[in-house]
Amino acid sequence: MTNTVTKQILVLPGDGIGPEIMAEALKVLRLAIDKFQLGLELVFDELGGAAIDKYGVPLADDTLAKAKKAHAVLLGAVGGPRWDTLERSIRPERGLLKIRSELGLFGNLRPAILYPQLASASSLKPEVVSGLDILIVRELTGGIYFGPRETKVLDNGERRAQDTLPYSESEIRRIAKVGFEMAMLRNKRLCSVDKANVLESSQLWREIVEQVAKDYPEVELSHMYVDNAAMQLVRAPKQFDVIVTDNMFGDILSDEASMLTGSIGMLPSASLDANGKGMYEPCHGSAPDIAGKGIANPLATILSVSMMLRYTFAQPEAASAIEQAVSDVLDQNLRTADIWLEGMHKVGTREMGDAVVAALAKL
Ligand SMILES: NC(=O)C1=CN([C@@H]2O[C@H](COP(=O)(O)OP(=O)(O)OC[C@H]3O[C@@H](n4cnc5c(N)ncnc54)[C@H](O)[C@@H]3O)[C@@H](O)[C@H]2O)C=CC1
Ligand SMILES: CC(C)CC(=O)C(=O)O
Ligand SMILES: [Mg+2]
Repeated sequence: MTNTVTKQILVLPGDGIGPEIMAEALKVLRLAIDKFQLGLELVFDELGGAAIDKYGVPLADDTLAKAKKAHAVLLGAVGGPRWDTLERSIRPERGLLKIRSELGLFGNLRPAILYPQLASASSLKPEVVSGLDILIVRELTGGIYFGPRETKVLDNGERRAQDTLPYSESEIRRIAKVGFEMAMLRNKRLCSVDKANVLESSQLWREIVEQVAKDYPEVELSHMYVDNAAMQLVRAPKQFDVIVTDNMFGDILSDEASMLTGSIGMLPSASLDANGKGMYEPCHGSAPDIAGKGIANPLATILSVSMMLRYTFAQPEAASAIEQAVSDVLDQNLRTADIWLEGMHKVGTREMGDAVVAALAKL
């Protein structure tokens, strides 16, 4: 299908391994744009530490305006030790939280899919994880990452810090709906993860999820406390279909789930607003420990490109082709260090990106 209208993607490479993995994802995206005549235009800017260095703030107003104008944002990762000692309000991560919030990207989809070729790279036994395909739906613009916080000095001179975890009914309702809608598209099972035995906000969460469930009688809803969910994810992860949970629980559980797939370098994400506009990024961070070494796994970012083409640009054919190309390079036994096993061919970031491009070109 030929698309004549040009839509914009704002590319924000970020920090650490961000620019390295983005370079590979962009090769794949550019080929997909040509091959499938997608009519997409790339614009570039900075977020996080790179933006602090260039503009003095982690998210410049002009960058935010570009993000609002674009149809989608493609992000590498932000943060790193160089900026860790800055005053908290201008740390790189604040830029990330702000862009998510300002764009209204409350629905974060984090699929944890085990490619069969990586069954032995998972931290769990192959029989426990083979065929794994779960989706974590994480609330992304509320909860403890956005609640009022403060550090104050008590009368005795000791400092006391607090963060708060607020959720309104409407915030819970809209993410619950995303969870149910996703379950309807999959195996119609939704597990809502909370800590309702302790937290007031989780009690409201559970109540609202139950209300929304009435609109989705076909979906089998269950509830699970987050501590048990963390345990069940490594005990028997295939019991889950879709998990819906709050911002911090989803952040933690998705990193845990990533290891079931072999590496956090395999986990893409989509962060969506109510109208399909999205920001796409790997679930991992800027990996300062391996930055600059050319060994980071670019597949999570490449798979995030695929999610972008599927969810924002409604190009399932191009999205599936990228997923197929990733599968093909794994069939060729190419592995970055994080998913490497004896007998496999170890490649760096660039070789992996080039291999995906070659595989996509052949399709
Ligand atoms: N969305 C974002 O931009 C995120 C940013 N961060 C930031 O990233 C920085 C580092 O945070 P960490 O807690 O170390 O988490 P991280 O996800 O950057 O790294 C955790 C571990 O996973 C490895 N890893 C991550 N991505 C990889 C990849 N593509 N290929 C191979 N190995 C990979 C790293 O080498 C490291 O050993 C911090 O400044 C943090 O705030 C953390 C998470 C998300
Ligand atoms: C700044 C953090 C909330 C980023 C993160 O860990 C994530 O979104 O996974
Ligand atoms: Mg995280």
